[in-house]
Parts: sequence; C-alpha cells; structure tokens
Amino acid sequence: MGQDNKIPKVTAKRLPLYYRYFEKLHLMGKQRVSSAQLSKELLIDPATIRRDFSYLGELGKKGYGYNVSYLLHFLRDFLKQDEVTNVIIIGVGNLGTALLHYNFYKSRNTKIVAAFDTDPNKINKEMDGIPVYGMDSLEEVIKLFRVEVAILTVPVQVAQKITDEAIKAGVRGILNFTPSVLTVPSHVQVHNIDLTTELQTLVYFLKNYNDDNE
Ligand SMILES: NC(=O)c1ccc[n+]([C@@H]2O[C@H](COP(=O)([O-])OP(=O)(O)OC[C@H]3O[C@@H](n4cnc5c(N)ncnc54)[C@H](O)[C@@H]3O)[C@@H](O)[C@H]2O)c1
Repeated sequence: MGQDNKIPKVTAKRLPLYYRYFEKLHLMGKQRVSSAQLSKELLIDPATIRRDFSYLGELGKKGYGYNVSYLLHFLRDFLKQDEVTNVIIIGVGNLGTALLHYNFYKSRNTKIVAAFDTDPNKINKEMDGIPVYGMDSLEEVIKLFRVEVAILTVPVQVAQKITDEAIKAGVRGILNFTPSVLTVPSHVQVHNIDLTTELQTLVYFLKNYNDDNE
C-alpha cells in the first residue's frame, strides 16, 4: 500500500467519499470547492477535511479552495487499489433507463459513471444520480473516467458506429443488448445479451424436453 501507511485509517476511509463527491462536482462543471462547501455536503467538519487533505500534500490554496479536477485525478491515483471498473450506458431508452435504475447495486467493483443519448430531452440531466450526456462528450468522458465497459442499448442501426467510437476512446468491453452482430478488434470483448434467443431457447426446451429430465 506504500504511501497509505502514513495516513490514518479514519482518513483513508473518507477518501472514497471525497472522490465520489469530486467526481460529481467535476461532472457538474465545478472547478473548485471550499472546505466549507465540502463540509456541508459530506457532513464532515471543515477542520477534519483540511486535516485529511493535509495528509495528501498541499492540495488546497487559502481563499481558493480545492481544485476539483486536480483532486479528482490525485484521489483516483491514490485509491488505485480499490479501483472499480467504470461503466457507461449508451442509449437511455426503455432498456437503458431500466438498467440505469438498477445500477448494478449488487456489484461492488463496477460502477455506472455516465449515460449517453442523442435525445435533447434526455441529455444534460441526471437520471438516478447518473449524468446523461450528449454523444459529443463520449470520448472525453471515457478518457476522463477510464471507462472500460460500455453497455449498448441503442437502436440496432447505430450500434456498430457507436461501438467503434467507444473502442476508439478506450473501451475494452461491450455488453451488447442490441441485435447487431458487432465487429471489434481482438483486444475487445463483446458479450451479447439477446432476450429473444433466450426466450426461444426456453420455448424449444419446453416443447422438446418437458416430459422428463432427459
Ligand atoms: N437484447 C434484448 O433482450 C433486448 C430487449 C429489448 C431491447 N433490445 C435492444 O436494445 C436496444 C434499445 O432498445 P429500447 O427498447 O431501449 O429502445 P429505445 O428506442 O427505447 O431506446 C433507444 C435510445 O437510444 C437513443 N439513441 C438513438 N440513436 C442514438 C445514437 N446515435 N447515439 C446514442 N443514443 C441514441 C434514443 O434516443 C433512445 O433513447 C435496441 O437495439 C433493441 O433492439 C434488446
């Protein structure tokens, strides 16, 4: 754990909390935040926040507060050992919305950090606390959050194009809910989830294997 040895456990425990909040501030376009603001949002007293950050080095300036983007990067590197796989959802329609609501709460090592769509009524808003961006932010967000997995819930006709864009920006895994047969480079993995096929297989098994357990 290296440098963490110097940091009190109580501080180390709060770092993910700070990280998540800086992430949120960054997505909201905030560039800096004071310890008083942090204190109000996170319900931690300002002196504790200042002390916590003092263990991490000179990260704040008097009268300026903390630089959100800098701290986000700093904390991300610092928390590497707890790193979760960041995931995005592309296409916030019927299926994408359902998956956003679900947000994979059971999984501790994956996290949906953002969603994307082209519909102006859906973008630049939060859904279940997750920001929904226009497609022009795709590359930036994938790079910023080192997103590794994209869940694809877009119309079939745009699936390949969007896959190409996501891979170009750094995505290495695609959970494909569209019926499109995707072509990807060898370093990328695609998992297809096709409910129609699953249903047909079930019906087939019901018809052919329902008398006994052959
Ligand atoms: N695999 C399955 O079991 C299963 C089940 C249902 C749906 N689907 C598939 O999932 C996909 C989504 O289905 P749905 O019912 O949610 O559709 P939907 O029409 O409700 O949602 C599609 C969303 O994608 C957005 N979109 C359109 N073009 C886009 C683009 N170029 N970039 C980004 N976003 C774009 C739309 O604005 C919309 O919000 C479809 O391909 C559908 O065939 C699969």
